[in-house]
Amino acid sequence: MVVLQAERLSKTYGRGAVTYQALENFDLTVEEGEFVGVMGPSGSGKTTLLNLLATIDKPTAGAIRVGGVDPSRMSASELALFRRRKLGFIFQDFNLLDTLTMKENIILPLALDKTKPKEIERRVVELAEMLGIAHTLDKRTYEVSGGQLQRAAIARAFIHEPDIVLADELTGNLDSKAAGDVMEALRDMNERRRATVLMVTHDPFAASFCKRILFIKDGRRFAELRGGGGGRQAFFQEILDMLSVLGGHAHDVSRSRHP
Ligand SMILES: Nc1ncnc2c1ncn2[C@@H]1O[C@H](COP(=O)(O)OP(=O)(O)OP(=O)(O)O)[C@@H](O)[C@H]1O
Repeated sequence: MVVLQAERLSKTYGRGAVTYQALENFDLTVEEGEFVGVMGPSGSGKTTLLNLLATIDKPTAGAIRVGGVDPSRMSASELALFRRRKLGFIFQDFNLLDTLTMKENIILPLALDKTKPKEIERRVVELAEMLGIAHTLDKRTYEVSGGQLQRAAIARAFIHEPDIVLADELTGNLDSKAAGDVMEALRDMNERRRATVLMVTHDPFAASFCKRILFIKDGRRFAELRGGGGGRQAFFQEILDMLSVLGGHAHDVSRSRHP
């Protein structure tokens, strides 16, 4: 089943004589249960694409459908509800509230819906156990590690069972060990719960956990890689090779993590 479809998506910033086409005729289909990465040089249009898919920004041309629904036809209030129910988000800087415990942060997306307390408890315990943060649930955000914070953010992104989770550089603020823990957690969510994930990343190590990677250059699709039978180490090498073909990689690949 197709969860997300983008057709001939284009985005031009500015108007009049000063315009910049950040995305051009971009097609994308994500099936249920896929784990897709988006990579590309700095300025290639990754954030633009993510903002359009997240319905935070509107395309200049083209169409998006999430679960068969076109969000561009919605009113502002319908769109807010759509985003809250159908999408989950994971950010580079975690976006958790310091004043709340880990558990309170995780259940936040359910706070506005009428989910029964017993059901909330069931979901939070199940997710926390899967993500290895059950022992941190009553702690405040400043009492836990970055990797644990990001795993709480993953739990929060999934607790309302969205159609798709969109992640932006989720390992960007983590050391190698924590990045590995977070990516393993996300892979488990994908493999054990058939969760659908699309993540933008500069990090070839993080990308090597994906099943499919789209490479974007100058706002257009450049190439696609699929993780196959060769294992993650081989996929990591394929990603590095593709990035060197792609060129213009602003972030130093030689400094990047290794599997
Ligand atoms: N609001 C804006 N107004 C004008 N130009 C913009 C705007 N936002 C982005 N751009 C331009 O569009 C292009 C694509 O930007 P985008 O942020 O999508 O790239 P990116 O691939 O996410 O880059 P990075 O990896 O550095 O985050 C860039 O050239 C950028 O300068």
